[in-house]
Amino acid sequence: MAELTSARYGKDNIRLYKVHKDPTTNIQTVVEMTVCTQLEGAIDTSYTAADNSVIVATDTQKQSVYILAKQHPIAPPELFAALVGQHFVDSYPHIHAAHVSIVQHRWSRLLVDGEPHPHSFIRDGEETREVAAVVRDGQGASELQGGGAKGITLSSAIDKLVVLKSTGSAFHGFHRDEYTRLPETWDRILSTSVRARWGWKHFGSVDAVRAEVGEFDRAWKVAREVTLSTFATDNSASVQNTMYKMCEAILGAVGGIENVSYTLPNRHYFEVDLSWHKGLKNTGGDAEVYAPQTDPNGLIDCTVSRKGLKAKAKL
Ligand SMILES: O=c1[nH]c(=O)c2[nH]c(=O)[nH]c2[nH]1
Repeated sequence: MAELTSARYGKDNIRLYKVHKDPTTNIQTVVEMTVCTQLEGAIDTSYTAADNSVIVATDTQKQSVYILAKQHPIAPPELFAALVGQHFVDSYPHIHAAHVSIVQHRWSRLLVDGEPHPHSFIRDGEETREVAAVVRDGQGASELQGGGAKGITLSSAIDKLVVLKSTGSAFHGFHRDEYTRLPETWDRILSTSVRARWGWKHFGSVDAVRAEVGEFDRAWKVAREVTLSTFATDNSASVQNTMYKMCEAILGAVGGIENVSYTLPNRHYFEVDLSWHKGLKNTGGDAEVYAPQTDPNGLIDCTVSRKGLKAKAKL
């Protein structure tokens, strides 16, 4: 006998752009994002009995996102994601959970002759700002039907922030055995594409999210600045230790955050021995020309939680 044990559906890759035009200054501000919505609830029969009456069409979900974007600010993305999710659980009694994720793309204001331009922007890197929201009405009869505590779970992230330092990074003292070939180093190149994610305390309602609206942009700025300054200034003993310092600093600076996670690929740069050519010196202290590696790469993750929270969550 077969049984439906998990079901969720919606629209992915909803591309959305919104402009704000200030008539007094003629300054325009733009936001571009890609949204994904997925709904859970009493939708089992659409899968098991071809009952389409319970389906809020994925096209309807897309149209709803456009309409809500017209009616409300779409920045910060945390508030917009909460608002979109709340709309779905409020509008449809049989929908008990809405998952909304947003990837905000980078449009930085152009500087022309050193002055910020009123309506021109540059995509200065593929870095994104991301949000994942889950809004529950607390009515789901089971996990399959979107059951769970009423309210809003939010997490925010920075992704694809690519950085490199040409010195100030070491890696020595690591475990050695008969499988170890890597030499110890006191001076190496360190490069990574940062994914940093931070989880917020649980919010009871959209109003509770709105009450802290300034914190979302501040947390994003803090996370970005901590990531960049720690990366640059830490005399890194390892990727592991440097990322832990980043997590600690962000938790210390933003009270509403319960945990911080990093995912850091270690993008290796290999020395090239050129001594075969007329005795050219290009290793150790003489290394200048390196071969950047695409794969394989180290992949180093961690999550750091505020002390006591994990223990409390288990009670
Ligand atoms: O910072 C590092 N951490 C590791 O775990 C590791 N492993 C490795 O080969 N190089 C590095 N570098």
